[in-house]
Amino acid sequence: MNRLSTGIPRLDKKLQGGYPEGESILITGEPGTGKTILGIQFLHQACMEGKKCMMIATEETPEKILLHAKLLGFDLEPFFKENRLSIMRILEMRTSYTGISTDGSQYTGMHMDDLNNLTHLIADDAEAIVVDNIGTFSIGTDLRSFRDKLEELTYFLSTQKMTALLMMDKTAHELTYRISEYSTYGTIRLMVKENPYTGKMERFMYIPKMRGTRISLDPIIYDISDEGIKLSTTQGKKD
Ligand SMILES: Nc1ncnc2c1ncn2[C@@H]1O[C@H](COP(=O)(O)OP(=O)(O)OP(=O)(O)O)[C@@H](O)[C@H]1O
Repeated sequence: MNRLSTGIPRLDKKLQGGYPEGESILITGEPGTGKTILGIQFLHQACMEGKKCMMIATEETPEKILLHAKLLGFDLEPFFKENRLSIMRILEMRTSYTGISTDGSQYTGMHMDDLNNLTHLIADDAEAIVVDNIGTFSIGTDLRSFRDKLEELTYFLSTQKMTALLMMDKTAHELTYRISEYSTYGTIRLMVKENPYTGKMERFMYIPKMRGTRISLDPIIYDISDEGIKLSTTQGKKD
């Protein structure tokens, strides 16, 4: 199985080389757990490897995403300027939307709580995609319909050989969360909780599912610093 680097060496090792190519991986976690940063590192690495990349953002402007990436040492701006990375922000999710493409043009008129419409926004030649945050599309939609549309989206991405990280925060309904875990190829959960060995609040990553990949279910401690996300060598235990 071909894989795309996560942009985080230790995580690549845990995933036998990276995210499975052409598959959709769900990244879940509370706000501030590092979902966007995980996405930035994936896209930066893919851009460095010459892949065409795309980010669809529901919460941040392209300018803020580029700024945050730069502050962490992942300069996406050259790729953005060369049109190897496009960043599209989707606004006004519940009624209609305005999507702003990298050249400044706008898309309007589609009902963006319909996940299907996302496929129309994805560039034909995109190889690495981040959707941050897919939970937004579940608002006002019944669970059955959200699941069907998510499955259609992941099927589309798979047939196009597009590797995608689909971020979902904890504001989504618990069942939406569960359904999404079933409908995607793999799941990575990010959380902050007390480490029982140290008594300190720490960042934990769990990989409960990654089809076609030998994974360990042990919690992985990670940190966010000026260099982005790094995985600890210890696994939830004291040194
Ligand atoms: N240079 C840094 N050093 C340490 N921590 C940092 C640094 N830069 C960012 N962070 C941490 O990363 C967090 C933001 O990460 P990120 O935006 O990826 O989270 P998220 O899960 O996407 O959140 P949301 O759901 O709100 O978008 C900040 O709350 C901060 O704690």
